[in-house]
Amino acid sequence: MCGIIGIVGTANVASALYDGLTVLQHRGQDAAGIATVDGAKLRLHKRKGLVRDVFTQKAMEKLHGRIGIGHCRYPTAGSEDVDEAQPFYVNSPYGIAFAHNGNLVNTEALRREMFEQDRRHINTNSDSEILLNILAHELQIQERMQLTPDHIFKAVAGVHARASGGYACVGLVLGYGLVAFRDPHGIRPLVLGQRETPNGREYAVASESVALDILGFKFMRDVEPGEAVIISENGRITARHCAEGAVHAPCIFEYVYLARPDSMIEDVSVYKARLRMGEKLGEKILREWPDHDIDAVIPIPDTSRTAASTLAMQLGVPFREGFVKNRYIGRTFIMPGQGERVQSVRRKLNAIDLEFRKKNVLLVDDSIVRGTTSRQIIQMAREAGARKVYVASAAPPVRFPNVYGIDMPAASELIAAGRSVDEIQRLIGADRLIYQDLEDLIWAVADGNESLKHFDTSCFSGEYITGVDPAYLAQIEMLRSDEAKAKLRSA
Ligand SMILES: O=P(O)(O)OC[C@H]1O[C@H](OP(=O)(O)OP(=O)(O)O)[C@H](O)[C@@H]1O
Ligand SMILES: NC(=O)CC[C@H](N)C(=O)O
Ligand SMILES: [Mg+2]
Repeated sequence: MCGIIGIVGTANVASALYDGLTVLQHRGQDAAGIATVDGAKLRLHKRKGLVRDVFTQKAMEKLHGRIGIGHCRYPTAGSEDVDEAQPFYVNSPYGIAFAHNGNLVNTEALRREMFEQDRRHINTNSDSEILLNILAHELQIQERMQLTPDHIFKAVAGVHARASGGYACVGLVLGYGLVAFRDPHGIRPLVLGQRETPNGREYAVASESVALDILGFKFMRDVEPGEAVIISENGRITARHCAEGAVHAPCIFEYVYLARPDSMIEDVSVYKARLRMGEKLGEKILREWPDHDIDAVIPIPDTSRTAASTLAMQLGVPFREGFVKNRYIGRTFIMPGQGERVQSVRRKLNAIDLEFRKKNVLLVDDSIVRGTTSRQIIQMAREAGARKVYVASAAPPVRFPNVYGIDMPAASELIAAGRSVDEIQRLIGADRLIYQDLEDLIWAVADGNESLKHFDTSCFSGEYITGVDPAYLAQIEMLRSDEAKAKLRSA
């Protein structure tokens, strides 16, 4: 996942984009960028690093313009190089800057097609550069001097017809304005907001509603699956569905881990969905283990805290903080290499020994992916004197790669792939391991919005809503495993 944001304002927008990106930082810690339109010029600054480090005072001063987009990246395709940081830019037609959250599953076919049919050279291994070039091509073939919303909608429909995968996107078309769109299944999130200023109304789109909140934009609605929203330079907003008939299937992992708890996605509070996950998990434990001997429920900070609180309540067992997180270290799971992830768990979390001594503790995590966190945390709990260490996961076992914007491409790296719960329990060294059932997870989210009937649950179920070629899965396993990425980095 990455974070994206776009604003059509009445005054310079760079500092609002910057602030928005800082609250989307949890979606991507690898690189960040902002593009603004300054008259007829595009201003672009992007670098590797956290938002606060990428945008120096000097860089910010150059980002003039009252229309702009921003991106923070967590790579799922190509390399971690600065060349693949976003926004991307193409100079023809019109000049377009573009930011993408998600991942395409037909990248290689598109890359060939782009070159052979459309005579477009793609200069990086990024799927986002391909997506931008499709949009550019679909605008180009309409051969219009004067763009209208119709032309842009038609171009987005052309993107939907060719690209397969998850994509929430925001683009700047120079001389025209901003366009935001989501893939036909609405896999990745995107919301729309507005705010009134003395100079008139301003619009913003962002991956999560928390970005609108902190900027003082009023949440209007989610951009709908397959829909494109266009906001012209002079603030006229138009929207249209550019893909008909696709099943709406938002990514359920957003609710489990990716999104901030204070965000609303598809009218569902992420926080409340996590509370319900804890409740359901508690019910399961009481059902399957009525005579449990748990003395305390302890969350593995940060994301699992919400679910752990209701789980403890359900069990009637005290909720205790047993690990303290160093707030200056980022999220472990979205770090690019396994070495960094392992080190980071120990540096990030420290046990409060007294909370463990001679107790049977239930450690709760939102999800267990590679098992990096749970393995170490269980050991730390034992070192702190716990008698029994049980583990519960608010999500079901992650057994299949994610191909829509979460970097878990190699089944071989997932601790639950091809393993039973007993085997996983042994591997992580727990005295007992309990996972949420998939139907309960779905209930926990869907209970917030009855109109949500489907979700992308592929990493739990192996069912890919867009369909996915087994050759693609084999290819990403080969190219994007930690080992492959480490080789690439040292090359
Ligand atoms: O099994 P693993 O491969 O270790 O992945 C799962 C862990 O990674 C995430 O934590 P992270 O530290 O990224 O972020 P958080 O502070 O938001 O919980 C997630 O919350 C789990 O704790
Ligand atoms: N996590 C994402 O959304 C990644 C976007 C894009 N696939 C990239 O690798 O840059
Ligand atoms: Mg965590």
